[in-house]
Amino acid sequence: MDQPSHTSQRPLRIGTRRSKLAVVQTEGIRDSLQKLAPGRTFQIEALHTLGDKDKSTALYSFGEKSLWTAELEEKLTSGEIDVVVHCLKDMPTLLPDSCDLAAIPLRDDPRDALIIKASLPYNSLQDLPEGAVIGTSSVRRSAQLRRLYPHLRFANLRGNVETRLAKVDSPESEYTCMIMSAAGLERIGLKHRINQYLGSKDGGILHAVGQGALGLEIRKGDTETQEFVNQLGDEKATLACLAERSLLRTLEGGCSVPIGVETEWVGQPDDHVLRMRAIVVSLDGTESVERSLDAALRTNDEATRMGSELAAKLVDGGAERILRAILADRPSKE
Ligand SMILES: NCc1[nH]cc(CCC(=O)O)c1CC(=O)O
Repeated sequence: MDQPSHTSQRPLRIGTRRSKLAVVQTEGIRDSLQKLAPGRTFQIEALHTLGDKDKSTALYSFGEKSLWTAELEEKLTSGEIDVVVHCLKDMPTLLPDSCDLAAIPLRDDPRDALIIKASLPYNSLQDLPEGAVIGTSSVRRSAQLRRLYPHLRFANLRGNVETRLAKVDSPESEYTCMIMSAAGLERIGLKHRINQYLGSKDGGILHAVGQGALGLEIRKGDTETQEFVNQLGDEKATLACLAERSLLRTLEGGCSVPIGVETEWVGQPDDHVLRMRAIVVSLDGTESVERSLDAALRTNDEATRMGSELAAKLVDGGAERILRAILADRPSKE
């Protein structure tokens, strides 16, 4: 039987987490979709996920990051919602069988950024004195920083962006500064608080896989939604992010292991050459392996291949031993 003609105009239900950042991002995607389909109705459902609720456990002891995504994926699978808007870096590299990554839109600044306590006079990582305390719960950030700045100290800092900033600024807190993604800070109107943008060219640390990008996830087989949201996909962001995700998948690391990455399109635009560098660091920063690779990319398969090739180079350089030592040290998931 033919689908009734009004199906394409059914309201599109968009799910996301309930944090300010998630809601702002989702409203942006909703507005872009609305421009593509002016007559259609969109509903946003913002969910309080398990990952938002537990603020006491260090991030790395959660194991995989599916705690941010699992409940939304259940609602997607059961048909309660049609699209989930995720921060791509919070999406595990393997999705449930019932779900697909339908589009990666234009990526915002993927770099990490440093914010210093409002009352202090410093402006960069290089300015920070011996013993200064960096607030971060990310082992990727702390391991890379320990390697480059062994005189700094680290303390866990959890909660949504506004909570973290308030903790850092509080005169009673031990934090000298914090590190968060530039994209996240800019999206919620905190760009003016960024003291330094970090990356291979300044500060020396590499960002998380998928950082600064969004991922639009749909129910597998929902071709109508697939085709609709795919119009927001950006080719360069998609190829770079798929290469990064393939690297992470091949190294079998979730977001909670110290793997940093940076991708950049080099040469003439027509060359389509992606340069990807990546680093794996031991938690204490004393051991690391860093490699890079250039590859001409036009297809998703080529991007995936590039990620696994760079992973293989890292493994050849000793990355696997570093990662195994970290995994062996973790509390079991039981
Ligand atoms: N780990 C949490 C998380 N997931 C996505 C973002 C920000 C948005 C992004 O970088 O994609 C953040 C906060 C941060 O790391 O600063």
